Amino acid sequence: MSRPVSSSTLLEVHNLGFSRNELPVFGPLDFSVSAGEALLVQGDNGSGKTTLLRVLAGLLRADSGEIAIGGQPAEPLRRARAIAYLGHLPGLKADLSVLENLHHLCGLHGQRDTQSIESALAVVGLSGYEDALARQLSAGQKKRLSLARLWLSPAPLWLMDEPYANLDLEGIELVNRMVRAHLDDGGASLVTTHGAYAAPPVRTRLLELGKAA
Ligand SMILES: Nc1ncnc2c1ncn2[C@@H]1O[C@H](COP(=O)(O)OP(=O)(O)OP(=O)(O)O)[C@@H](O)[C@H]1O
Repeated sequence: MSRPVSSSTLLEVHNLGFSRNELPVFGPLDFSVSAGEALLVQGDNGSGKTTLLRVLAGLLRADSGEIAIGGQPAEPLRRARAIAYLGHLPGLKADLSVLENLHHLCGLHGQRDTQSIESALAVVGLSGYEDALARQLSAGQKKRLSLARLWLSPAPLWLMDEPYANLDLEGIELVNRMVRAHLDDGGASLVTTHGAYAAPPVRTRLLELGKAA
C-alpha cells in the first residue's frame, strides 16, 4: 500500500467543540493541516490536547463541528485509512513479541509497501529485540516500538500525543527525523506538547489550547 494523498489539505476542522458534563474541554476550534505540514498542539496539563486527538481519531465524539479528511467528511473508513494515532498508552499486546506485535498491527492497519518490519525496527533502534516480549521492554523501548508501527503505517496523517515522552535525547532526535521524513513524503502530523519538549524542526504551525477551568 502506498500513501493515498488525494488533496493537499489533509485535515480540515470547523467549529469543533467537546464538553464533559456540560463543561467545555476545548473549542470551538477551526484549523487545517496540509500535506508537508506539522501542527503543534500546545497547552498546559488538562487543556484538552489528548481529548482533541482522540476526537480527531474517532475515539471520542465531538459535541459540535465538522471534520473533513482530504475534503470529504471524516467517516470511519476514511479515518481508518488516513489516520495513524500514537497515543499516551503504547497500545501493544504485552505477551506478544516485538515482531509479533508489529505483524499484528500491520495486519490490522496495513503496511507501507516501501518499508519492511525489519527496516522499521532498525529505524527506531530496536534491531536485536525482535523476540523480546512487549512487557519486557522499558517505557522508552515501548515508545520506540509504537514509533515503528507508526513508521510502517500507510496513513498520511499522524496524530502524535506527546511523542517525546519517555524518550532519551537520541529518541527525541529520532521522532524529529521521522516527522521530517513523513512530511517530505507528503504526510502531515499533529504533535501535542506542553512546551517542555523540543518541537519537530519542520514547517510547523501552532494551535494553542486554553487551560481547563
Ligand atoms: N476519561 C475522562 N473522564 C473525565 N474527564 C476526563 C477524562 N479524560 C480527561 N478528562 C478531563 O478532560 C480535560 C482535558 O484532558 P486531556 O487529557 O485532554 O488534557 P491534556 O491537555 O492532554 O493534558 P496533559 O498535558 O496532562 O496530558 C481535563 O480536565 C481532564 O481532567
